Amino acid sequence: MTSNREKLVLIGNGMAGVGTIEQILKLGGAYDITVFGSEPHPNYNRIMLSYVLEGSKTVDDIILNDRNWYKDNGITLHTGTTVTRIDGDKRQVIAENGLTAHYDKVIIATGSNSFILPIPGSTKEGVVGFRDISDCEAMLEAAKQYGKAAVIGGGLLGLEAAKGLVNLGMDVTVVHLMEDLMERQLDHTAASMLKAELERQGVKFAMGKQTVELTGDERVSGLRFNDGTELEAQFVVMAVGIKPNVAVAKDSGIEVNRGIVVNDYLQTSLADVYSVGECTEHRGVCYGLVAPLFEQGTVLAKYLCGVETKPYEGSVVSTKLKISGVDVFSAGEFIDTPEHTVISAKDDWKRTYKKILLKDNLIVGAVLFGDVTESASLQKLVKQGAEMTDDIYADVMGTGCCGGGGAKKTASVESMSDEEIVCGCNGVTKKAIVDAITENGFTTVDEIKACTGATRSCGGCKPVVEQILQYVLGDGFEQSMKTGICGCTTLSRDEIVAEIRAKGLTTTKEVMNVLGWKQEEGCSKCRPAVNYYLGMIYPDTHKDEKESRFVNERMSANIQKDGTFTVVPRMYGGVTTPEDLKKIADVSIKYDVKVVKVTGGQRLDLIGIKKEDVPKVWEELDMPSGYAYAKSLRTVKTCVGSQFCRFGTQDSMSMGALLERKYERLDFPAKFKMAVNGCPRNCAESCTKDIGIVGNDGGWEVFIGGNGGIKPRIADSFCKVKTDDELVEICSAVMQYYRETGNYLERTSEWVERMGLEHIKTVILDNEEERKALAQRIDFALTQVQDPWKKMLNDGATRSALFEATEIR
Ligand SMILES: Cc1cc2nc3c(=O)[nH]c(=O)nc-3n(C[C@H](O)[C@H](O)[C@H](O)COP(=O)(O)OP(=O)(O)OC[C@H]3O[C@@H](n4cnc5c(N)ncnc54)[C@H](O)[C@@H]3O)c2cc1C
Ligand SMILES: NC(=O)c1ccc[n+]([C@@H]2O[C@H](COP(=O)([O-])OP(=O)(O)OC[C@H]3O[C@@H](n4cnc5c(N)ncnc54)[C@H](O)[C@@H]3O)[C@@H](O)[C@H]2O)c1
Ligand code: SF4
Ligand code: FES
Repeated sequence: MTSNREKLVLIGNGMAGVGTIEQILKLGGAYDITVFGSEPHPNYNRIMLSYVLEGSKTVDDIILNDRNWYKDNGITLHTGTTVTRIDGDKRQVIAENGLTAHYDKVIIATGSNSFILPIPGSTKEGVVGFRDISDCEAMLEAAKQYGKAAVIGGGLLGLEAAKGLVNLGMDVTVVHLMEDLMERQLDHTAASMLKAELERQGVKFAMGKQTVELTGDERVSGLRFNDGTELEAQFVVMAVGIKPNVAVAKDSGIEVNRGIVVNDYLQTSLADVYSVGECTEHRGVCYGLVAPLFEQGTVLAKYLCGVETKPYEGSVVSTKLKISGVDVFSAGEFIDTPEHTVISAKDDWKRTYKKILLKDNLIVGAVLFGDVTESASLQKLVKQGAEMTDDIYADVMGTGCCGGGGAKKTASVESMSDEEIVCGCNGVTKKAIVDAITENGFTTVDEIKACTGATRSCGGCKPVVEQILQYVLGDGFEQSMKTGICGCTTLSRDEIVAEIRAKGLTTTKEVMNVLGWKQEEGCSKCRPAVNYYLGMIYPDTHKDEKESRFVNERMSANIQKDGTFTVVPRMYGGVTTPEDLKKIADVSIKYDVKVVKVTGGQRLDLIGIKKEDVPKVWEELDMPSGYAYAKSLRTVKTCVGSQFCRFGTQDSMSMGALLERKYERLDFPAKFKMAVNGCPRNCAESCTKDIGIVGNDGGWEVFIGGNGGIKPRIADSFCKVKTDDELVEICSAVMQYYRETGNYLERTSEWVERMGLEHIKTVILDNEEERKALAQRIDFALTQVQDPWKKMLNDGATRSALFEATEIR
């Protein structure tokens, strides 16, 4: 049956094109729609490829519109089909494989291709761009086989690719042409801070280098630069920019410059043919970020649906680098000239930088590093070209009086127009968010994300979404911000803990029943959390619910990607004996341990043990479990200290061993690491530990809240003590206070930030009675712990269920 609706053909199944189609559907546009896409996948979120590479998302996670979506909306989809030409006379779109489609209207949204430097060797095996799922898969594969990678280009893409490859364990060097990274978004100060931070995270840099050749036989083996120097690399990512994909337009006789030339209604030079996205050139500009593409799509969708619309007049762009622990933001102009008035603040200790540029007192640009809390406000102010006032200054430079900020921010949200796009990555307007809140009674950003898509990509819009939530909910906002440890309950962690205590609840099942969980059985998020809270509240009577724990904790060993396990025996303070070493060697040989690895916490990790051998290895080692799998005290790292080191003023090895013996086996909200140093030279790196201890002439200094992981944080100095007993008491009080107030899975680095260092000091240092009470409570909890390996060896049923069954779930 043929329909008499107009036929709309989309060429390019990417974010810009499909985003426009989504808007046309929302506006009720009566079209028969056909989509052609070169890639074999339905529309996915290209932005999130950085997270796929980094390992925090899978390809399935980033699909935006699955095949059912096309079916449900009556859209004919041809994936893996490249269009070659539009025949304007016959009004046909023609694909490479001979498929044709009649059209009344066509949208070209063919995006860009990676720019590959035209240098000798650039077609060798092992050289890729970073643009699509197949590039990402090539990178993941390469990381398994090769050690050294080079990323050419220190722009947004190159830096995200480099960090992803570092996370995959590669030795990565970013080769950059200029002296400053991200020179299209950052000034020299911010670029230098960014480079230092990325170096701390393991990325290497070769700056001011022009690559003239990629060397090697079939496969690349290195880079040669114009100064004659070379760099070894078995894998090369080119991230030196993009080239608008104009092939279809060009071969159809459409006017093309750098991109496909369009007017303010996105019309090309060929009648009824429109263009949106990265392939488009509007008023001489081709964009490379999604926010402008959605703005173009909004205008085009309205135009095609006959809805009144303003013309598209261009976009003001802002950027956010998606690397955890590196907060960078840039909007509008960023290099100061004599025409600008510059407002800037740099804090070398906190490693933050803020610069705002004014022209004739109008805000024309901003750069932030380290602290990007003002990014949403600044983005809006730059976009509006707002006039700088005392109020705005106080707001964005943080000099206003306490308490005013929140009100001002909701006021600024109030003044936004309904159609203003809040989430540039996903094209979500203020109205869509307000409607989602009012129509569905949403109270959290997560609910808004699931419904509208806002915040699901770079996360840069989260502060504004929160402000809208605050503006719509008014007084209800404070309440809603506290709620929900997961989707199964609206109760916060504090409320759950209070209810458990008040009502004397004793099992996770009871907690979920009595407190009205939406899902009877809970979920993988709340079950382990509630099990932990119960154990913390009733250390002597709570029966640990193994089934609520993560697999590694249930097995008391870490499962590896090939299905084998690792075993890490306890070595108090990182000190061992020749006898224990011999035992470890004998057991490793007997059970064919593939690798013995010295860990960052100074332990020996026996890797590659078969599941059925794990209990036998424990039995024959006859050493305590090192808890390398647990949310518990992992290790106390020590330096050699005063026993042997000529600088040592304190006996760090003995103190480390004492602390490890005392606190081992106890459950914490998250893993817990300590270090003890004999003097301020700090060889055992106290600054990145949950509790770091540094010896000095008069005693010890205690640091808390350090973390060296994915979100590095330098520990805060907490206090100085004179005696070993005082030190132990402080450690006990800090640990117990964290156990009692920490959210499950919250590391101390986040806990300290949330609770406030001064608050923790007040509770523990200023209040001797409370300090002693906390220390007593942890001592009591410690009397209840048992070694899990020994316990399992004596429990035949659990042992055979866990280690003889074939499946681990
Ligand atoms: C790793 C990575 C991270 C990024 N991160 C961000 C970010 O954080 N923030 C941000 O704003 N932007 C980011 N971007 C840029 C953003 O993804 C792009 O701006 C956006 O995806 C462009 O959308 P588009 O639809 O114009 O083009 P594309 O997404 O490239 O879509 C075009 C589609 O058309 C197909 N096609 C091309 N020619 C034809 C043809 N002849 N026939 C049929 N199909 C064809 C292509 O195969 C492609 O699937 C990132 C890009 C990458 C690669
Ligand atoms: N977080 C984000 O917003 C994000 C992330 C990834 C990609 N993107 C977008 O994807 C697109 C591609 O990103 P990109 O970083 O490749 O583009 P880009 O143009 O922003 O950066 C390319 C960088 O490569 C450098 N360069 C150029 N030639 C070089 C050479 N011969 N040797 C060494 N360095 C050289 C340039 O100086 C520039 O800094 C851009 O549009 C970008 O905005 C955005
Ligand atoms: S921290 Fe001080 S005492 Fe410990 S090993 Fe280093 S120099 Fe020696
Ligand atoms: S702006 Fe990137 S997720 Fe919203």
